[in-house]
Amino acid sequence: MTIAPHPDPESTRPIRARRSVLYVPAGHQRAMAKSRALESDAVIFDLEDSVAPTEKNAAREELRSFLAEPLAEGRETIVRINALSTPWGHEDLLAARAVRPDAILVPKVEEPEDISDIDAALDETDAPATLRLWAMIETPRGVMNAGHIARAARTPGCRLDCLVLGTNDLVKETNVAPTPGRPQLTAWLMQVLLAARAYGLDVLDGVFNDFRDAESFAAECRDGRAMGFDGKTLIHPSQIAVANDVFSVESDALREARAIVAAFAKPENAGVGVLSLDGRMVERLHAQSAAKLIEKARRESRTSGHKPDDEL
Ligand SMILES: CC(C)(COP(=O)(O)OP(=O)(O)OC[C@H]1O[C@@H](n2cnc3c(N)ncnc32)[C@H](O)[C@@H]1OP(=O)(O)O)[C@@H](O)C(=O)NCCC(=O)NCCSC(=O)C[C@H](O)C(=O)O
Ligand SMILES: [Mg+2]
Repeated sequence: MTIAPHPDPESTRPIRARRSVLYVPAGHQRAMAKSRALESDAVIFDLEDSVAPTEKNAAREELRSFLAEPLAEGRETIVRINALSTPWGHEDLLAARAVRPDAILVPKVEEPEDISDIDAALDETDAPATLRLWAMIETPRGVMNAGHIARAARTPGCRLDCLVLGTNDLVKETNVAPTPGRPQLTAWLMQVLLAARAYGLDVLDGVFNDFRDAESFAAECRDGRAMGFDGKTLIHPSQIAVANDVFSVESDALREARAIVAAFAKPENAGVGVLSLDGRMVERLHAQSAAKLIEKARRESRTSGHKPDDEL
């Protein structure tokens, strides 16, 4: 019997490795060129906060010409646009659509309509259904409405696929102190995580600005992993290897997942809902999570060559 890898049977969202997701300012030619050879699972080409207002037009053109040659197969390409309410939003959306990314990242999402408006605008351009939307949650209203925003993913045709924390904007908007361990932010991060999980979305932790402080960065990655994030958004190439390491499927977990799937696949267990494996109770819900984990590990090995065990 086959085990469906996704916990939500209605979902058609593919399982992805999103351990390391690097922002690259569109228009920064050297950084864009460098991004091709890096081992981040995904790259977000940014037209928003890392591009000065006077440079927006030039950045769009740079992006168009750079992505005429796509990134290597298996690495997700995302374009972050300016909000539709800004003078650049609509042009950004058209430019993003034209470069055929895997997803468009919408900043400062505060209401489900911020997503449905973009969906409608994309439909008008006959954008394919495979083009996904990622939503940045980075304002007080965004956090408070995270559940409503994530729920939009249940609307037929909605492209929403992933929530992304914007901790810099959140700190700015709330005035909390960005201290190590993020005690003041943790409740909000977990609220967004819960919203994503409630509707089967991926969710990524915010950036760590002090890119020369490798030790504190690794600690924040471990915290994010323990909180349940799928990966971390990054600002510098030096952060990729650590994020890949911390957010990878662990060998022990992979072995256990394989054992669970194999146990339920035995003919004698075809009609069984619960069984005993090495002295532990396992149910079919564990088998679904296990199948998802196995697929995730397979994806991880495609982008970074990191193999959680020899059998991949
Ligand atoms: C932070 C930086 C401005 C630092 O740049 P720099 O001082 O040039 O770094 P290095 O000299 O150490 O760079 C070494 C080489 O690496 C390349 N590089 C640097 N950053 C990147 C990158 N992100 N992607 C690809 N390549 C990169 C440099 O070009 C050097 O190579 P070479 O030129 O060949 O010598 C810079 O790292 C940077 O701009 N980072 C990204 C900033 C960004 O995109 N910010 C916006 C997103 S963060 C955010 O807004 C999150 C959210 O919205 C929130 O609210 O929290
Ligand atoms: Mg931001």
